[in-house]
Amino acid sequence: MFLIASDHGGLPMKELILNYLAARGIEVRDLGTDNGDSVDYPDFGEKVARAIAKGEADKGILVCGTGIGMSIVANKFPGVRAALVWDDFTAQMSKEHNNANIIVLGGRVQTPEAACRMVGIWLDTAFEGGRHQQRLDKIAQIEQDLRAGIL
Ligand SMILES: O=C(CO)[C@H](O)[C@H](O)[C@H](O)COP(=O)(O)O
Repeated sequence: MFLIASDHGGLPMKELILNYLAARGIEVRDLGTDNGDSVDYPDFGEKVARAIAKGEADKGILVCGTGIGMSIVANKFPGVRAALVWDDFTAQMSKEHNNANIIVLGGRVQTPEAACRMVGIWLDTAFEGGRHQQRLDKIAQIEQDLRAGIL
């Protein structure tokens, strides 16, 4: 399953991304927010990241004002690799090298055109594996150690 969520700061951009995905025939489940009222980004970042950590979804998009808050929240969850991207190159690398399962965007930072392009690049790029998998394995090991209380 493919999920998307935003706070009020990311809502206008999320709506444009939803249109972009619909035009490409890509199904995505929107977990809110759905109006412009002020909300707290952890509540929405958590929904997407938790579903991925639990294996209920395989990828997601998060949008807040800068993308920073959503990134901080999402990366608390084991198995989540949330990448805050800011141009085409970082969008490509976020998949090719980091196999990011969440792309994070700043609704008050990027233009909607650039954001949709970055989402497209992230979706269309393949993970390269090899030495990059070795690095992801090390991240997974850190998560395991932390879960076991090893600091
Ligand atoms: O950008 C953010 C911080 O990382 C958040 O996503 C919020 O969008 C932002 O902080 C909201 O600010 P507001 O003044 O409450 O609209």
